[in-house]
Amino acid sequence: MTSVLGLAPVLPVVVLEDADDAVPLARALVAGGLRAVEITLRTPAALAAIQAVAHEVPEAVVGAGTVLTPDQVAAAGAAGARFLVSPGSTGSLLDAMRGSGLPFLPGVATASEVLALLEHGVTDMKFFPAEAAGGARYLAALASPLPRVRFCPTGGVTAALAKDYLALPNVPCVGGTWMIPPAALRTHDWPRITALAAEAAALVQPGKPPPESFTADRQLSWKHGL
Ligand SMILES: O=C(O)C(=O)C[C@H](O)[C@H](O)COP(=O)(O)O
Repeated sequence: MTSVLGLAPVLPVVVLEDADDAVPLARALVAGGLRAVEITLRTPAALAAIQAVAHEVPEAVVGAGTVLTPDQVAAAGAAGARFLVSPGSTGSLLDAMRGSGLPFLPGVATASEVLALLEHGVTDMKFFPAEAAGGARYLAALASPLPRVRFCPTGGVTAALAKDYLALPNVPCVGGTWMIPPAALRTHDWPRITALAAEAAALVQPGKPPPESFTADRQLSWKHGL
């Protein structure tokens, strides 16, 4: 199965009002070196946007974000999403994400939420909302008691903050919207987005080993592996 977190150190998080923007935006991000693109299911345009990128930008790996319900898991998969991201999780959402066969990143913000996901065999998680929940210092503090868990911090992350997160041993990737300024999206300034994506893609720490594959298989293989 395709590695997702290993595609780039930064996962762009996209909120689209107009599905017609999806293809040029995805192309602009890919041109800057960011192949994985998370389109959030927060707007009516989201599923059509995922579908368009899945069909027309094969060099991108498009996923669905803000997945809140089992129905949305099914709709995202049907639209062509290749991975799923949620801000949190429930038992039914976790079952649906696992049942989809797609790589998934459920959100956590506390040690107890991490432990609950570990009981379900999940070791790759989104840390959300990263800055508000404690930032890089908080994740650094979790690394020692919870060394098997890998996080994609998202929420309030900027280019400057991303560097601190990516320096942590338990952070292979960060997510955020900073490389897609609303004004650039509104004016279709794709070169500006490509330039910001390229800056983001270059954030990986020299000497840091590439992230391991993030796969549904990996999530399952740790089942009850505390
Ligand atoms: O709901 C989800 O699944 C999300 O992915 C939420 C995102 O983490 C934030 O929207 C990131 O936005 P910024 O804070 O602008 O970087």
